[in-house]
Amino acid sequence: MHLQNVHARYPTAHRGLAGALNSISFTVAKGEFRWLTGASGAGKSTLLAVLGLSLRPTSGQMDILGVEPARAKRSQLTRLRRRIGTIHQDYRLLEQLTALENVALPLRLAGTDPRLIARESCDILAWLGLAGRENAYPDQLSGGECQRVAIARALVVRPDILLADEPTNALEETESRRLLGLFQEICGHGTTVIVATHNETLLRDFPAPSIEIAQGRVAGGTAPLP
Ligand SMILES: Nc1ncnc2c1ncn2[C@@H]1O[C@H](COP(=O)(O)OP(=O)(O)OP(=O)(O)O)[C@@H](O)[C@H]1O
Repeated sequence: MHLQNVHARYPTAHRGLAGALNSISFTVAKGEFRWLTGASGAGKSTLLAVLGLSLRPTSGQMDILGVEPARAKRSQLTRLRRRIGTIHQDYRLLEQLTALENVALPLRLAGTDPRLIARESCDILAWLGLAGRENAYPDQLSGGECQRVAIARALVVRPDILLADEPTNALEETESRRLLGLFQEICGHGTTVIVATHNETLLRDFPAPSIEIAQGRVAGGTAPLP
């Protein structure tokens, strides 16, 4: 993915206020991992919303998986969105669906063979320690369980890009480490992974290049590891 001078602001922002993102430029190659760091309110979630195609930049150029979203047709954008998995900070599970149905939803939307849907969804839930919780509704799950369902839903489609916003904030330390191990593994299979975090322990224990955001701008970051 490549961003060049991307600006974005929320439609609700008052005229005259500074944009939420200002002149963001960076490149992340296929299969690379990036931490996204920065203080609260810096613009990390906003940047993930832009990368996940839920917030349109007001200006600038963007290339996501070889597609320029600003020039893409609606059908092309729909296909592109399906190649991007997002783990939202607030999980965004559908309350009227069970854990299993939430995870199965993106596979259904992608037209996956129904025989595969249940198996793949159950497998990923089991990997995340949720075997036996498949039929629970979000309001019957703990915060950590909801977070794991949201992780499962993002991963089940085997996305080409994974965007994760504080994906470990409701997880135990062991679970967090296991998840980071999985993220690194899927990078090895070609998925580009971007993870926003404040978790200093994870940043220390899983050294990787980072993009640092401050006040809506790229304020720094570390060079890619050799
Ligand atoms: N839906 C929204 N509508 C309008 N403004 C928003 C919206 N979401 C975030 N903002 C504003 O955009 C700016 C960047 O917020 P953002 O959530 O991207 O920061 P963040 O770095 O992800 O923070 P945190 O670490 O606390 O999640 C802030 O000024 C915030 O108030």
